[in-house]
Amino acid sequence: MENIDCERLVIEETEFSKGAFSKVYKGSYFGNPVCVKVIKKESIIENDMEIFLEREIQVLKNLFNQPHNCIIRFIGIGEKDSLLFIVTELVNGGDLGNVLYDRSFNLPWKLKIKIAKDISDGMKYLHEKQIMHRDLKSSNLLIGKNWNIKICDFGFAKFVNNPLSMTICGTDEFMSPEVILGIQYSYSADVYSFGMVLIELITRNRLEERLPQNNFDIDYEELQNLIPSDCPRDFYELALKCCSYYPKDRPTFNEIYDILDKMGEKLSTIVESTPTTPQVIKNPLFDESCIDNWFMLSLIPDDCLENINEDFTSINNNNNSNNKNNIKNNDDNNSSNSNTNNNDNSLKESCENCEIREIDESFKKAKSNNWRACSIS
Ligand SMILES: Nc1ncnc2c1ncn2[C@@H]1O[C@H](COP(=O)(O)OP(=O)(O)OP(=O)(O)O)[C@@H](O)[C@H]1O
Repeated sequence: MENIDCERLVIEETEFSKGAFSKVYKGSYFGNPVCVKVIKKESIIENDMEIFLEREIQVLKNLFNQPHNCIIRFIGIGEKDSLLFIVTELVNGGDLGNVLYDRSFNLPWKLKIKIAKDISDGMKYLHEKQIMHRDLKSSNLLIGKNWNIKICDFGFAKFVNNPLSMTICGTDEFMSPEVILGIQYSYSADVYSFGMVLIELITRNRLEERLPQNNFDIDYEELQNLIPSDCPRDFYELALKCCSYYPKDRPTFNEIYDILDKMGEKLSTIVESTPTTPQVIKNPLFDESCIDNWFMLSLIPDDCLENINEDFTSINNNNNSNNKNNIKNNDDNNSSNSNTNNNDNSLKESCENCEIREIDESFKKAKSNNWRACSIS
């Protein structure tokens, strides 16, 4: 399954975040800053999570050829001994959940509407590609440069072919009533979760748990009390519409995007100072210009998913080797950077999705192994 060249992947020793089955590290790949989600294969097998990991990879791979500015960019997957690596672009600003509860950030309405528009833009794109996210929440929305929102975590995402067969998944607080109740659901369940994100964005508060005696509907009185008096009325109404109890009453992401676009235009003449984008993940190893102009070499063989099940079975027989030994540490990073930067043997290469880019020797090697390779601008 390996398609990231692990020799060119360097990760920091300490993770900056943790998921239920993963640790998330800052790293570099061919000298460019990346985020590396490291997953122990054993933990996936023990917890019957193979299907979700497979889907996450499948969805990311599907998005690879046509990346979207509001969706995390996939770089590739790799494997070393008992570990799997999912490598994506590194987004520095932390997640939206953190920013919303950090009162030192003054978030003007214009910015909140821009954030909402970015999320709807990414979700519109996913739905167009028949992908449901199924776990949309503020902690899965990362903040990039200039407050550009990037949707991440495709662990529960699924290509929609039969809504009837959908399982219950997601995060309670953001889940639509029909998902909680185990009723048939479809794309509009993502719209409900988006509505819950909007409520969080507007109120900078969490609603009390929704209760079975209220059919898991929102407590509108509670919500009313949390809405700031200066909230643009159409913004609040949009949030309510997205959280409509019945899926048929919810707008699509196409409609939501258009509404937010108009709202943004209406506010365009208002002068509000936008706070500086948060920098939660510091990048001492890379200067800012590196991130401005970065490009990645993403190496994904066409058959990268074919052997996934075999891999999972064979790992059961593997020895549990020491993870840290398999991962290069930061000391190597500088040399890796300079190797890439000082490489005079670059060549020009292009593919149908990319601009022409300067590519180094390692790329040539990868190409000669028949990997489909493409640079992401
Ligand atoms: N590309 C990235 N850049 C920066 N931070 C990231 C990136 N990807 C993930 N993170 C951080 O790591 C956290 C966990 O990542 P992710 O949600 O993908 O893992 P997970 O194992 O599915 O987690 P969970 O169990 O919370 O769903 C995110 O909430 C985010 O803070």
